[in-house]
Amino acid sequence: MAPTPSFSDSSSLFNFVVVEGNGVKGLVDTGLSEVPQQYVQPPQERIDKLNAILNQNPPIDLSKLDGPDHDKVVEEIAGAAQNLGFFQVVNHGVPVELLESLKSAAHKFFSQPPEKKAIYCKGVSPSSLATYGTSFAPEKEKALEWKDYISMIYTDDAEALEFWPKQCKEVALEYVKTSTNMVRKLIEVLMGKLGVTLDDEKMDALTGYKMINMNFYPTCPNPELTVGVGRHSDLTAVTVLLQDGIGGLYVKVQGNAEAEKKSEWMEIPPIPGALVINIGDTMQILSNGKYKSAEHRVGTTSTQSRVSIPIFVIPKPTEKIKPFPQVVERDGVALYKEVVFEDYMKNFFGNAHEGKKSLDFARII
Ligand SMILES: O=C(O)CCC(=O)C(=O)O
Ligand SMILES: [Fe+2]
Repeated sequence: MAPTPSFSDSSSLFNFVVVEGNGVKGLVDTGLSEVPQQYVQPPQERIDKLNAILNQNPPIDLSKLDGPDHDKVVEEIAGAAQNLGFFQVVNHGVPVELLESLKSAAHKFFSQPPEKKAIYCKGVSPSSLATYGTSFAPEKEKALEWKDYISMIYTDDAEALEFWPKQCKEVALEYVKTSTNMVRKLIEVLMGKLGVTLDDEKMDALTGYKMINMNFYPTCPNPELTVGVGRHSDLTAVTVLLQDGIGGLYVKVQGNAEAEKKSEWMEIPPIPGALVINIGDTMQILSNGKYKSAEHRVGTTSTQSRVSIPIFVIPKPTEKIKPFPQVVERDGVALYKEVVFEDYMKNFFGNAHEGKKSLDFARII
């Protein structure tokens, strides 16, 4: 175990964790028994695990899209996208053994000594296609997130194999490839319910860019005070998420002012072999608000470190995104303006997580 560093002031802790790339994992490995002040969330951001409701919706069987239950499955997918913005899927085309290999690869990457991971830190990483870091926007956050990550951008196979870390590149590439067909089907179903047909070129423009993250949430001595990820929506069209068996992912169930129903948090329980799908801001914009990006967050635990592996499916950076004209015509009003996706992305990554505030960047009304 590394000698316990003395963090005489908050900047020395920040340096150790963020700048030197030791991450939260490095901090935990010093043997600390209490979380440092920088990780203590304000009371309103802490997760009330005992009062969360448990999502009991069965996973959607995607193989049934090709059989007599097609219409029913389409309704299930579109219904979930309009309401919760979250659902789970099975028979998704990603081999179940690959899911296991992905989780092992994530543990393998993060169990390396800090200096091996720090070579991928922003600013020093040999390529912008692989970035290691901790928390979401450490320079901007009031309280840091209890999470380290490696983020890999997919451009093509050759670049993935050249620049992604060797501990995880092959499985991560296989994950991207084996999930592509499912992503395409899901987008087609969602578009179909909007009355929109995408040709191959438009489909590629809206979903052609992918970012695969491996998130690592070390054990935490004070889970009640911290978050793994704070409240946010993803910037994606859709996100495909593999979570391990530990749990801790919560999604916000919108309240209803008329029925005086308050917003609540619902836990998305791990289901072996399933993948979690969530709707992101891009889909909310394209659909003029019919589909809702899901506000979600992640807790921490004191017993086991957790990994999760999302694929963020996003438009090409140069693509202009706005609500589909057919939908606006029907709705009579556009809720979002046209934005170049790269600008949306810069705004998203340039600010701390703050619920669904990211959507304000494109909001008209
Ligand atoms: O760890 C999880 O379950 C979710 C992570 C997440 O929301 C994200 O990386 O955007
Ligand atoms: Fe997320």
